[in-house]
Amino acid sequence: MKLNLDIQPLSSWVNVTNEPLIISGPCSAETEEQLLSTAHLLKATGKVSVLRAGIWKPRTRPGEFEGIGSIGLEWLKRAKEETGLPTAVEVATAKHVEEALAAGVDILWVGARTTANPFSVQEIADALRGHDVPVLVKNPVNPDLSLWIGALERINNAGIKKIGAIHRGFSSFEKSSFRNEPMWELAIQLKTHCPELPIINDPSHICGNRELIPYIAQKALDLDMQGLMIESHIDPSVAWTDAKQQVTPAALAELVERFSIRQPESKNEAFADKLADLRKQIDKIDDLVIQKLGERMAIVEKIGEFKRDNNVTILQVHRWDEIMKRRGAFASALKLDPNFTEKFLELIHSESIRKQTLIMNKDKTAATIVEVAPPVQI
Ligand SMILES: C=C(O[C@@H]1C=C(C(=O)O)C=C[C@H]1O)C(=O)O
Repeated sequence: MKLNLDIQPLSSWVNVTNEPLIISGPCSAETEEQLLSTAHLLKATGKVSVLRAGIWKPRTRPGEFEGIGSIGLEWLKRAKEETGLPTAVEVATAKHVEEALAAGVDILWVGARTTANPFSVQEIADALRGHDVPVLVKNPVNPDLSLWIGALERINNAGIKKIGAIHRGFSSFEKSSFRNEPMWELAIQLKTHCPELPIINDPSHICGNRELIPYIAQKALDLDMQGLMIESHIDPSVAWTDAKQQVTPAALAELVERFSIRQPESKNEAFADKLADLRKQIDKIDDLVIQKLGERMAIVEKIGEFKRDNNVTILQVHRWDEIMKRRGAFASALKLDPNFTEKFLELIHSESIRKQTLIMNKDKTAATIVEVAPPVQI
C-alpha cells in the first residue's frame, strides 16, 4: 500500500533549534504560574522547539481532572509572548479547533482516542478546512494502522499539508512494563507507506514512567523518527495528571544531551562499500531462506493432501511441540533470541495450517476461508 499524502517538510513549518525536534511541556496546563514557569525553564534549556500543554483532557473515567479548558489558551498565548516558543495543544472537537486557532496556537494535535473515531476526525478535518496550521495525528489507541492512515488522509484531504504523525504506543490487554506497547512495527509500516511523513515519538505515553523514557526515546531516534514529544512539569511530583511520566525541564535537558544522534546515511565511501558488500551477503541469504520456505510449504501441502485422503486432523500437537523444542534448542545454540525464534516458528506453523485448511476444504463452499497469518511484533 502506498500512502499518497501531499506534505510540506517538517523544516518548512517548525524552526528546529537543535536536532531532533523536541516538543515539551506539561501533560496538563494546571495554573498560569505552573505553565509559565515550566515554559521559561524549557526555553532556558535551549533544547526545546515547541511548548505543548493539554487543556482539554479526554479521561477514561468521569470525575477526573478534565483539563483547565479555554482559559489555558490565554496562558499559552502569554507563554509564547514571553518565551518565543510556538505552542501546541490537543484538539478533539471542531469547537476546540476554532478556539485554538482563534487564540493563535501554532500546532494542533489529534489524540489517540480521537484518531480511533473517524466521525471525530472528520469533524476536526472539516473545521480545519481553509486554515494553514500544522497538525500532528497520534496513533489510535488500538493497533490499527488503517485507522491511523485514515485520520492522516482525512486531515490532508481538508487541505492541511503541514502534517505529521505521533507514535504514542498502543493499548494492550497484557501486562507489560510499558503503559502503551510501542509496537514499533506499526510506525515502521507507516514510514514505509509514506517515507516523507514526519513521525514524532512520544516516549512519555509509551513508558508511563520517567525511568524508561531514555531507552524508548533513543530507540525512536535510531529508527529515524524526526522528533520527540516529552511531557515536562516544573514539579512532576505534584502534577494533576500523569505525574509518573513527567520530567523536570532540567531532567529533560540532561536526557536530550545524552542522546546519540545518528544520520540516516553516511557520505563516507569506505562505509558505503562495506555496507553494499554486507547487504549483498544478506540478499543471498534471504533468497535462500525464501527458497527453502517455498520448498517447506510444498511439502506441507503434500502432507495436507495425504491427511485429507486419510481423514487425519491438520493440527498435530505432539509433532509441533517436538519441532518447537528441537528448533528452539538449535536456534539458541546459534545465539538467536528465543522470543524471535518462537514467533518465527509460530508464523510458519500458522501458514502451514492455513495452507492445509485450504486443501482440506478445497471442494467445499467454505474454500474461500483465507485466514491470514497474525502480525509479528518486534
Ligand atoms: C505439516 C504438518 O501439519 C501441521 C504443521 C506442522 C509444520 O508446519 O511443521 C506440524 C504439525 C502440524 O500441526 C504435519 O503434520 O507434519
